[in-house]
Amino acid sequence: MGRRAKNKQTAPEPLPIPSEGRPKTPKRKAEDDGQQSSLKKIKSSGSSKGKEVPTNRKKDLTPESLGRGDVQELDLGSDSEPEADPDDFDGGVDSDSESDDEGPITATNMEARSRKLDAQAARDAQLDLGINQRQGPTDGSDDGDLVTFDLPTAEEREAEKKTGGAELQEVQRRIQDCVRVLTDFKALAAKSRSRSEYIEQLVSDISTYYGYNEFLAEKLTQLFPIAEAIEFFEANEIQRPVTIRTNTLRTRRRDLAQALINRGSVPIGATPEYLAGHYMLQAASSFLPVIALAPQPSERILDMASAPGGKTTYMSALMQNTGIVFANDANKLRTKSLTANVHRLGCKNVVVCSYDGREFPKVMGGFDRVLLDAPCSGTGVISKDASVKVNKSARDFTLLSHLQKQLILCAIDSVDSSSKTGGYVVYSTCSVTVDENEAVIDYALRKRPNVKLVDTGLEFGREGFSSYMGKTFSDKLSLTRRFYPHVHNMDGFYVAKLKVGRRAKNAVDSASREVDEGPVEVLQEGETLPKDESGFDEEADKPFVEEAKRKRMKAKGLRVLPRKTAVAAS
Ligand SMILES: C[S@@+](CC[C@H](N)C(=O)[O-])C[C@H]1O[C@@H](n2cnc3c(N)ncnc32)[C@H](O)[C@@H]1O
Repeated sequence: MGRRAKNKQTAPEPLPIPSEGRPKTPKRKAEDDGQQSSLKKIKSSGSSKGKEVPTNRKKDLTPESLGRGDVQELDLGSDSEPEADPDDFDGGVDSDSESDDEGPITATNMEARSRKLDAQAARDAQLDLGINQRQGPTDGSDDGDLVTFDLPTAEEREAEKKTGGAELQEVQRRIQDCVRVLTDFKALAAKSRSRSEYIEQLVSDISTYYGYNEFLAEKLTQLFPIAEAIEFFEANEIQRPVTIRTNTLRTRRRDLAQALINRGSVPIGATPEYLAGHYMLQAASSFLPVIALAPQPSERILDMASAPGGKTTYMSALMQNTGIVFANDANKLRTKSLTANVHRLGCKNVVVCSYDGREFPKVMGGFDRVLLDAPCSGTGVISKDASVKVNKSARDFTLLSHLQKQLILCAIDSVDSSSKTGGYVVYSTCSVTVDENEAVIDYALRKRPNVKLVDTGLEFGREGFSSYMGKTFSDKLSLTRRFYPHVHNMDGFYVAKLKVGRRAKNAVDSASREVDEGPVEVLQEGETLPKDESGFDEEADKPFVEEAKRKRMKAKGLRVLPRKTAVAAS
């Protein structure tokens, strides 16, 4: 595949990376200052964790590598802030663990880490300069040294595959070139090549370079303008800042800050203060759904999928140990860490239970507020669990979305619509895909006309999609909020808040039928089986129904067609 220099070409614009979309350098002011005041942060390095990361990416070559935006001053937040947990878990992904290559983060090694991040930022800046030089002059003059890019042909791609793929450096260069062409297609594309050919090459290169399966690389790329997608993938290679939440049931922020500073080099997850329940290690993003739910003292709350309890214990603290929080999780094993956290943090208004969320409100109902922090694919927390890059298929998203739809109806139906103080459901995931977020909320709005979307009360975050890839959702979806690692320097997250109004009597009857039928399956993380198909949209349900049929046939020992053949036949 050739590359030729082409002099004297009119200068293209610099690579149009949206400023909002750029990870922050240590010196860059946070885009969303709103988050700064309400979170407790400790400087952390941007190095990857001890876990093996399935990526081919050469970190020293990448534009936004380690640490951008990760430096945070030690700031232990305010007393009214949310709380964290070392075991906090999001959709099968341990979203709040804290280890990294450089050992534990301590109050004394923060400064050294900060310096390292500054050095990295300088290297990044040089690389940015390189990108701009490759794009030619930016002042409108025509005397640049623009390098044009010959997209490999199908044959060349095949040949490249046979020889084991291109060098990573070449792949990286091609990503930059594809982005450049795609952002000014008319001017820069080869006349004989289509946009989709460039996109195909780009997705394939992203998959190679960052270590994603092609399905997920494409799905995630589609979420953003092309240049921003690269920012997202880059941010997934960087750890988010470690955040802790003062447990106001046990201590005050100022006292905790002083105690931790005095500790010096003790790992933040093993201090006497930690063991005594003075704080939780908790991802910043996981504060958000609780802030949106805003539980009030003396209320009756359901946390439908609660283990290991990061959000439960935060709610308990906000309610000052009054009222009652039912902390439910379908996974019995996980309720052990939930119970341990509830005890450690001194939460006395929490009752732990273990039901499939789809059994509510049959088990109990009449809640003032319900939090559904749903099981999800974890595409927002790839920096914490890189296995998501390769272990998620289209089928996983179909099954998850279906489970989430079932759960949200049950969450809505568990609310006391005549609650004097509440009547709200908050739905959240640590995933950025539309199937698990807007599609679920839109579905709930269609199925429950007595429910409406309301403002989350969160002062930052991007608006949810009202339409996406040909699908149109309710306009009100713009009231929901999306959070991204490359924009907000926190895990990818989604938050929606619903107000539940009264329903007509016959609507209640049909709703309970909708969720009562069929066996309740015991779930594995990230995996679910159908419980009830009767109440779902045919189109959305098709793959799911097929899958259920396959399972039933298999269980009966019948021969099952391979999935692709079955789909083609149907
Ligand atoms: C995102 S995690 C919850 C994290 C928790 N809210 C916290 O802040 O610590 C999702 C949880 O859903 C649970 N889960 C999966 N399927 C469920 C179901 N059908 N009903 C209730 N919980 C379920 C999983 O066991 C997992 O603990």
